[in-house]
Amino acid sequence: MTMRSFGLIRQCCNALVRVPLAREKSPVSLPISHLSRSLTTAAEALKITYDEKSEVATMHLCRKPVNGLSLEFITQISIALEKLENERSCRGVIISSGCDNVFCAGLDINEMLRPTPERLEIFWKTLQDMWLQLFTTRLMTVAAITGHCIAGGCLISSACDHRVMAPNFKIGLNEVKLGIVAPFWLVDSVKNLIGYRQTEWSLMKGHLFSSEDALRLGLVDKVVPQDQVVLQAEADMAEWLQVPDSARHLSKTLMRRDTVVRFRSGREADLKTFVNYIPKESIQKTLHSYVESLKSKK
Ligand SMILES: CCCCCCCCC/C=C/C(=O)SCCNC(=O)CCNC(=O)[C@H](O)C(C)(C)COP(=O)(O)OP(=O)(O)OC[C@H]1O[C@@H](n2cnc3c(N)ncnc32)[C@H](O)[C@@H]1OP(=O)(O)O
Repeated sequence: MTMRSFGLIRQCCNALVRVPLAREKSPVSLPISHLSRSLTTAAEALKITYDEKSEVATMHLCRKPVNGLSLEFITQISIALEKLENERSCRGVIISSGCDNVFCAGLDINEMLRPTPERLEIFWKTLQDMWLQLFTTRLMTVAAITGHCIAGGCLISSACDHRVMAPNFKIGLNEVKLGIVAPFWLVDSVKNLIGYRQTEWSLMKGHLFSSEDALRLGLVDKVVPQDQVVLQAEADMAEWLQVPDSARHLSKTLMRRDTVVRFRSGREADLKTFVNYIPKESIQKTLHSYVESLKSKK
């Protein structure tokens, strides 16, 4: 297998990103790594490899411990997606995880705890952009879900074109358990996969599906043993790439058009709702208790 890493992507991921620091009034430019709240540095958090023979890239999410989606991390993912999109030879991307038993635990909750308005706004805009990129990319996208895939994790997996999951993990939208509500565009992308009623009740309850139930409902496409997830994702990708790229992408665009149109017309209002809702004292209290409950389960 001929592998090479994308030098350009690496350069971009380590570049300066203009983000407001928590509790500061105006944005300042700092290296991403300086802002990371993770156990991993920014350079370690996202690894991209490219297999020239299969023309498939792998985006390995390694922001330990749980691939929490911080502003810096989603910025890195977004930059990497753009680079891959522009790399003419690249036809597909497999998104995998380097965190034990977790594909992605969703948004880094710290981003929503006592945030500054500036950072909160950039955070949400960047997340919206990343979702749109992933949802509409010309690349064939496969999620290799080797562990739990929760809320913002499900945002990533449901925006992909195909999903392979390991057994005995949880996947879905549990936002209500944190006192928040999933945005309509994320709800739409899940509804596109499992239908109205299953989305409605699971959203209202904050229910997380087992891998097996997710397979039955169509929230994932295959369940295979954990150590075979990536291999299966690669095999499925190869099969998908037998379809001519432009016809596949046009079909995807056709099927996703309504969701994208709704997103584009509602994204500004969605942003306003998010930045107004999250700082509310009652929401802050619920988020705080949720974080405490995560800590106290140990
Ligand atoms: C109107 C509408 C407008 C508002 C609109 C708002 C829309 C928001 C849409 C999306 C919202 C989200 O994604 S909100 C995020 C939802 N995600 C979750 O609820 C997942 C919570 N996490 C878990 O359930 C578990 O951690 C799980 C993933 C299963 C892994 O369990 P493990 O036992 O392996 O590991 P843990 O010990 O729990 O976690 C390891 C450490 O990671 C931390 N951690 C875990 N998940 C984290 C997270 N998401 N963000 C930060 N930190 C996290 C834990 O606190 C631990 O920290 P230490 O104790 O310090 O080691």
